[in-house]
Amino acid sequence: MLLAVIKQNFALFSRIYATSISSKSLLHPLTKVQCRNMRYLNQQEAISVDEELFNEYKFSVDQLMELAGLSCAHAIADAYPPNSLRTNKVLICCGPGNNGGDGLVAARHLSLMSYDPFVYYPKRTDKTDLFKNLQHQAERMGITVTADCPVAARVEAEYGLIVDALFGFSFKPPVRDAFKPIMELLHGTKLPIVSVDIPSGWDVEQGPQSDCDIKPDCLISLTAPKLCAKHLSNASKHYLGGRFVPAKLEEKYSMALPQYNGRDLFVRLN
Ligand SMILES: [K+]
Repeated sequence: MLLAVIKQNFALFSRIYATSISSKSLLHPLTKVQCRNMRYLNQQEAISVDEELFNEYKFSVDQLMELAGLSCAHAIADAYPPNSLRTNKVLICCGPGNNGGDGLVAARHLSLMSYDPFVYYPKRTDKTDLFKNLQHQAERMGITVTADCPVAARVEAEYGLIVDALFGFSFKPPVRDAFKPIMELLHGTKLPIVSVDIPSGWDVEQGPQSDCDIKPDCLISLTAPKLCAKHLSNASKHYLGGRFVPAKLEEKYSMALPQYNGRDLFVRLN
């Protein structure tokens, strides 16, 4: 009798477990999205899309930056769950433009998701309150923001992941002197690098310029991938984030973006 009850409960448990596994994989498919017609934008198209979002659709920079940075944090959590890293300490390198702003936003969201971010932000923008506020918010949430270039040996010893939010689609090579030390650190590191929108130092259309250019382990393209993403190694992970493109704008630029799943903020492309 006792044996029969145990057998019955075991069968019931197995069915519930199997159902929960399959419904989880329905909600979060691990498959990568194949998107044969997706277009990779050139630099001018990326700039024009950006201008249309602000001027025609009247989005504010803050709005889109928050969504872009949030999608980066979610894609990072998908690609590198905290327990898969040697340590949950993440070095986030932020540049002087909006790509750096995405990095500051991502730092804040990562800190809410069991990561321990540390921000290197050498050239701060005082043009608007936006960047002052992003820095203030990060610091008030206990995140260190420093202008001092981190020491390579300490980064290797203390961190698990590096986020490259130095330059995005407005970058024109070559890298100016002020950023050479951090670019050398990124080139020499053995830690995985996640690049936001463009691997910093790469030409936005032509990709890497020399053997000294960084080799990201993961790229998170925002809005739509730019041409340089075609030069990623096959081993690199590739995500698309920035789920805010109005259908008419997508159509105008023939972007043919992949379908986002349910409520997801990112799509894994490779
Ligand atoms: K970048």
